[in-house]
Amino acid sequence: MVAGAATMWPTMAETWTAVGSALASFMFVWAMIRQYCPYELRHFLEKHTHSIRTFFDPYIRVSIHEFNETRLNRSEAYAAVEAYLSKNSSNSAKRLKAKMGKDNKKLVLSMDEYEKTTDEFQGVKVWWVLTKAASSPRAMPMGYHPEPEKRYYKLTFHKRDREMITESYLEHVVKRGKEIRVKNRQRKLYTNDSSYKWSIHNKGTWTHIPFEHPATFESMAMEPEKKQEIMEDLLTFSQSRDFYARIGKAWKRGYLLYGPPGTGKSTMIAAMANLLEYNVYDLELTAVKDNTDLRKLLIETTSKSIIVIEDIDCSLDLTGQRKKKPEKSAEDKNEDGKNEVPVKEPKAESSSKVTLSGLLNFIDGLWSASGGERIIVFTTNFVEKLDPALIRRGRMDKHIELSYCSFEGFKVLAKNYLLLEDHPMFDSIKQLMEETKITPADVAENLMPKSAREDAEKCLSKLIQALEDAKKEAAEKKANEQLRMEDTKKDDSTSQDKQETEKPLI
Ligand SMILES: Nc1ncnc2c1ncn2[C@@H]1O[C@H](COP(=O)(O)OP(=O)(O)OP(=O)(O)O)[C@@H](O)[C@H]1O
Ligand SMILES: [Mg+2]
Repeated sequence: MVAGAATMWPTMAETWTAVGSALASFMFVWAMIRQYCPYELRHFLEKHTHSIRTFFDPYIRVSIHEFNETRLNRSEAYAAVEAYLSKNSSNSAKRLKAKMGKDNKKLVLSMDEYEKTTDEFQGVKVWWVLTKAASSPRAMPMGYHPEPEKRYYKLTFHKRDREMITESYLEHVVKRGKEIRVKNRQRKLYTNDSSYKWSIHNKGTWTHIPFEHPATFESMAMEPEKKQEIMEDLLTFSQSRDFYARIGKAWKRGYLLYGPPGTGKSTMIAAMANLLEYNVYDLELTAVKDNTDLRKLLIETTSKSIIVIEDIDCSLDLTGQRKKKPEKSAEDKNEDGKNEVPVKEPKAESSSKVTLSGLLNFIDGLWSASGGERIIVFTTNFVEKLDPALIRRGRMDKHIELSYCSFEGFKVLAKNYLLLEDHPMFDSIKQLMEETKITPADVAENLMPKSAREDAEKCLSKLIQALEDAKKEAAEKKANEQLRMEDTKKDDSTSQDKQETEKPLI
């Protein structure tokens, strides 16, 4: 019985042979179906095998393609995922590719093709792979051309985590990815001034170069408390996205930097951009044709940027004539019927018609529409010349005065330029600085060694000499002023005496 039963059961080898031949037959039948079946039947069978497979498969897959349908624009989502995974995968992925990052100094790593990595979010595990779709040759008039490769990231996760992944994880990936991209980007300095050497002559648009200004708040000559306050203000602003959204205000902040020439206004803008890692848009108003062009330029600016209008008092006629100007023709009036003030024409070919109200409208309105954060900075040497409407809080939220160099400021410069923290000559410099005014630019100029023979002591002596000269000059100026005033007083009293004597006696 037992022996008979044993002969009834197939051996292992026989089982495998049977499975193999069954599979081969199935493949053969399937190949025949694919080749000879009508399209409709084939499509029907494919659709249903796919549905059956999907029904039993517990995993969901999401593809994020590199290019959109037109293949013109690289997808923002793809770039964000790439950046996110570059941080995440560099620890787990084994094949990475490197490309040049920020300032052409650092290599940025990202996953190589067909490389897989895992990620965990709120205790849920997901799988990422960078893959590409097979390219098929495309018929073109001149023959067959291979289609460019279609790369995409594929995210795989369990279907029980669907809600969490689609609602939180993907948002987290895009947000982090964007932050990483900003950190890795080569920052740019844009200008609309076509007279710049490096700008391609193209009026009404921005041209740019890499922004590589080395200024930082650490290297700025300023009172430490004031410096700290400005840095905190900037950092708080840049981290207040939710706050601005909650109070219903556009995420922007205006800074007015004012003070005499050479006190560090332009340097501070570079330090601000470096602190926040923002781009800089240097807006030359005199090169803007009219308000429409101004609007166009400003709409083109990206978020995380500082828009700078230097020497605002020279760019626009802002001396309060907005209200005083005589009646003008209809086209010179804005929508509210207010008179417009045309810009002075400082450059020969300039025919700018940007108006104060155009500028005010843009400051108030533009950013409300575009979500990202922006800072606008005006600089001026003559704050008293500006129309109060332009610099009121809400437009220019923070007014920063940059003034003559203090002893604290000098110490920062001495440390930067001469690597000196203290020196016996510092005392006389301190005394002289209390008695006379000198700009940080002049201090910096004197502390700069002009040849290898000029050591720290020589530079400090040059500064002392410059301070003494400035003191002497100020004293002479004061004495001359006094003399002039006395002369005017004398002239006044003689002319009064003369009038007295010339009076008729009756
Ligand atoms: N506060 C400062 N700290 C460090 N360096 C300074 C400071 N102020 C001026 N300098 C030095 O002086 C140079 C000129 O300064 P900057 O161009 O910033 O002055 P500014 O206030 O913008 O002048 P202007 O009103 O003429 O535009 C800078 O290159 C910098 O080296
Ligand atoms: Mg300047």
